[in-house]
Amino acid sequence: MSAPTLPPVRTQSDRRRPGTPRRSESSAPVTVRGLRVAYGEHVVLDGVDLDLHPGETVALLGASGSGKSTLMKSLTGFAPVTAGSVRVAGFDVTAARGRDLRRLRAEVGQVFQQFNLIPRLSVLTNVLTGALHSAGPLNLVGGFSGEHRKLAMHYLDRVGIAHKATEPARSLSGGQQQRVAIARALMQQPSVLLADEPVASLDPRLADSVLDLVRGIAAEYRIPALVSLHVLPLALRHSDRVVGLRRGRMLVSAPTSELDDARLLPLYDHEDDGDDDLD
Ligand SMILES: Nc1ncnc2c1ncn2[C@@H]1O[C@H](COP(=O)(O)OP(=O)(O)OP(=O)(O)O)[C@@H](O)[C@H]1O
Repeated sequence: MSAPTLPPVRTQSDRRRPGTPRRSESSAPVTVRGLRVAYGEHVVLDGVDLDLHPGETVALLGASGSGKSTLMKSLTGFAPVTAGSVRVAGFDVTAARGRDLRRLRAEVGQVFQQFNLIPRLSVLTNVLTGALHSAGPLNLVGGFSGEHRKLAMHYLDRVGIAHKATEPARSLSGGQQQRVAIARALMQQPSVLLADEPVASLDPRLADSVLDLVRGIAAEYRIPALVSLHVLPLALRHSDRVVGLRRGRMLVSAPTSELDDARLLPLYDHEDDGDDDLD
């Protein structure tokens, strides 16, 4: 896709409006330090440090229950953080409330395993819903501006699915639906992309093409992508860096080029099953 000549529907200066006290000066879009998250007595993340840099794709690995989804929720203020700091797009996530929290969440594009599209609405309208954070009060069918529609078509083109724009989302295959979900996330013009098991419902060929797309988008738009995965070869093929959690602690943080299956398998060591509380 050539460089877009697109309407500035939501600009960097909109996001960087001065006067909100809880913005940080950090250059990395995501900076996590000493993160601890606990559900009651159950500590599920402890001592987690993470930096995400513009343009990189980071694979997030770990056994079921190791804390991958919780780490992602921590980046949007949906996890009970009990210690440490989380900064995303300049916002202090643990301190953000009300309007700041909404603005922070608008900075984070998210993609999920189940796509979460509205089945009866057209592909284009589904993508437009990504702009609801910035478009102000409107209705889903007729309320978006021509500029928003142009931008949505641009992103649909970028994910290779513009020819399906008028079809209902439910008529698309899983791989196509995930592409629509990616376009919807881009509609937010996010500072960070989070993808929680984005290919778990897709066959291996589609999984490769969707992860290829995510990595290409991160690089092209200079935003970091954090992608949780359960399949090691996919992580090794489609990331610049790997972060691995084991029972809530970071066991691996390294460039993908330095890793192989043998380095990653300890993440899935289940010898402690039945005693997975960090306390
Ligand atoms: N809302 C919650 N209340 C209580 N405990 C929770 C809650 N959400 C997650 N947990 C617990 O936190 C731990 C980490 O869960 P999390 O979903 O982050 O793991 P995960 O690595 O994403 O797992 P999976 O790969 O299966 O999705 C688990 O023990 C889980 O039971």
